[in-house]
Amino acid sequence: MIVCRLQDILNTSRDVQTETWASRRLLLEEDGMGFSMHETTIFAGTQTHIWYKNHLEAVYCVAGEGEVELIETGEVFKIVPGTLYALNKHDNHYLRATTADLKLVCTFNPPLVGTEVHDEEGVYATPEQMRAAQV
Ligand SMILES: CC(=O)NCC[C@H](N)C(=O)O
Repeated sequence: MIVCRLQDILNTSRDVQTETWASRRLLLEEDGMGFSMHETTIFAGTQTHIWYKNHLEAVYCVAGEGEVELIETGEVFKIVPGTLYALNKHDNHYLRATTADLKLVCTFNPPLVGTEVHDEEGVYATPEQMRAAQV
């Protein structure tokens, strides 16, 4: 069995920080679960462009307030505690935290390999690309 406590991965390679979010990667590909699971904070007052062309992601909000805007349709969905959204169509979107930091639990299929961050299009590299870069 795997037991991972948030405090054990803070300030390690599983604690990935950008200007608009911090992602604590509780489960990664190497853990063998077939998905990765992260505790993610989106900083209040920020907007992040995201387009996971190579992954499916489900996101469950546990605290804060924000919104997702689908770029193709302009639809906007409010995100509050108790909301789940699943990017089942690799949806190109903006994620905004409005009045308070958004606290999210995120799962990815295929699992993230390690230190993925968004490229200029909002995309994470494929697991194969990540593994090749680590060699
Ligand atoms: C909800 C979302 O996609 N936020 C960006 C960070 C990402 N979820 C991650 O934890 O790697």
